[in-house]
Amino acid sequence: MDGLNSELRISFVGLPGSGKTTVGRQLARRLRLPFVDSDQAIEARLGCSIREFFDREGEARFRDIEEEVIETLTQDPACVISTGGGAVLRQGNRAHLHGRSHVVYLKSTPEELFRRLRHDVSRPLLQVADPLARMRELFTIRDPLYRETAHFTLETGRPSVATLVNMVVMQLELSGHLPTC
Ligand SMILES: Nc1ncnc2c1ncn2[C@@H]1O[C@H](COP(=O)(O)OP(=O)(O)O)[C@@H](O)[C@H]1O
Ligand SMILES: O=C(O)C1=C[C@@H](OP(=O)(O)O)[C@@H](O)[C@H](O)C1
Ligand SMILES: [Mg+2]
Repeated sequence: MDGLNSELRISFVGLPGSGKTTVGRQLARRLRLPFVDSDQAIEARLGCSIREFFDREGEARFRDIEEEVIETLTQDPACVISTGGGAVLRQGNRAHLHGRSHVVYLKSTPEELFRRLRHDVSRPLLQVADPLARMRELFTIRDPLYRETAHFTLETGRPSVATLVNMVVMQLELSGHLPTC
């Protein structure tokens, strides 16, 4: 796609499993923009998995590093940024994401996300006796923060990844952030 604004940054926020990494990567491919996932940037910096780091150092230390990484990534030239589900917990991250990028909230029900992630062991916050109850709790706390941070929201329960990418492109065109083809 030609004629892109060199400052166009698009970020994804939402609960674990909502598709931030998957949809973000596909959108970047479609727009021929660099793709960065804040969790992958953190793992590269730490030299270990997020789950290992959580076990060793705890969540608060992880959030400090996440904040530093998001502060840097949101100053990159045009790119697509997928954040971790808890990035919106810090006010600084919410301000940087909202002020420096076009933010998409991928919204799903806790039940759908539980279904997607029930066999996944890489998300430390969900390694508990009742992951569905945990997901419901995360939804209650974070949904208002995702809404505050985002410029627009997409419901992700039914649409495929390809459809979601098309919906983001359409929204960027309608809001004047992408030239219409
Ligand atoms: N729209 C969708 N429909 C069906 N499955 C999806 C959709 N989006 C993501 N997934 C699947 O859900 C899982 C979690 O996706 P991921 O991109 O890692 O989420 P996040 O980065 O938000 O935690 C992956 O297995 C992915 O293939
Ligand atoms: O919800 C959270 O607090 C987290 C979500 C994870 O990213 P995903 O949303 O991509 O799973 C990762 O950043 C870390 O495990 C913490
Ligand atoms: Mg992810």
